[in-house]
Amino acid sequence: MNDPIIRFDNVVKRFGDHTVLDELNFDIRKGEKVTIIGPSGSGKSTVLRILMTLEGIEGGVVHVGGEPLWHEHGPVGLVPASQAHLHRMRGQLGMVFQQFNLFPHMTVLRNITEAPVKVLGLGKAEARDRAEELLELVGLSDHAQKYPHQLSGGQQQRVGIARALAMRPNILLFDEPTSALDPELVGEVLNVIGQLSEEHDLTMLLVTHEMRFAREISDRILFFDQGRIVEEGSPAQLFTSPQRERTREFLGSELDRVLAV
Ligand SMILES: Nc1ncnc2c1ncn2[C@@H]1O[C@H](COP(=O)(O)OP(=O)(O)OP(=O)(O)O)[C@@H](O)[C@H]1O
Repeated sequence: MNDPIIRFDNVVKRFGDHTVLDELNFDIRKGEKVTIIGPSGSGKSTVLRILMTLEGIEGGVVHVGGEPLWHEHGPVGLVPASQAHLHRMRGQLGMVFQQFNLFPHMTVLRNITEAPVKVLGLGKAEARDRAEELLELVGLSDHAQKYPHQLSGGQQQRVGIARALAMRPNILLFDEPTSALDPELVGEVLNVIGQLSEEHDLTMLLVTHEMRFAREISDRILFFDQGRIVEEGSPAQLFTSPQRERTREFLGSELDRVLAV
């Protein structure tokens, strides 16, 4: 549990002249479950999108599994990564998106088998066996032949989780996986994520506004504000005795939000 599997080393991310990540540093160890919390616009999703190679960086180095993600080793130091390097590195990570992002014209089963067959070159029968196991894991064995529009949002998101797992990533990223769901469907998705977290050796990095859930499943919480980590610690430390005024303010407003629902 000691090697950092993810390392952000002075990472800078800008959109035009807006600096979203400002020399960001953090490590995540293999097998750790870490949640990023923080106000809207603080750069939480950007961290995940950089790891999924959906957004580039303007400064610093991101390491995944001990190798630079956005760079390669050249003869005299690091050089920008080639597409082949990015493609290879991306295979270590899977992501569950806020809006599920399922293919609407494909059955549930095909949504899960498509990438393993096309990207990993798995045989169709093997991909189907893997998908069926994962559908059982997320409690959707009876829905394999349905299309996404025939499922509830919670069921679609559980397919999204199975689809990410089908690529056998070492690291699973969750970008606000329940925020597009009706409140009564949130629990079933959190249960699946909680079960995964208990039963699998996956490294998990989550962005969520579900504070109670973050508290239950995380080994560590990172509190972000304006592209920097203001405070980090175990859920017990951060939620019961936050050290920084900014953290207390944020947690207070989140509590108000929860009580207002
Ligand atoms: N493609 C983009 N082009 C321009 N600005 C962007 C882009 N993506 C994100 N941003 C800006 O970067 C900042 C950080 O966005 P990000 O989505 O990472 O925040 P967040 O902390 O995840 O917020 P939320 O909780 O609302 O999802 C925001 O100000 C956002 O408007």
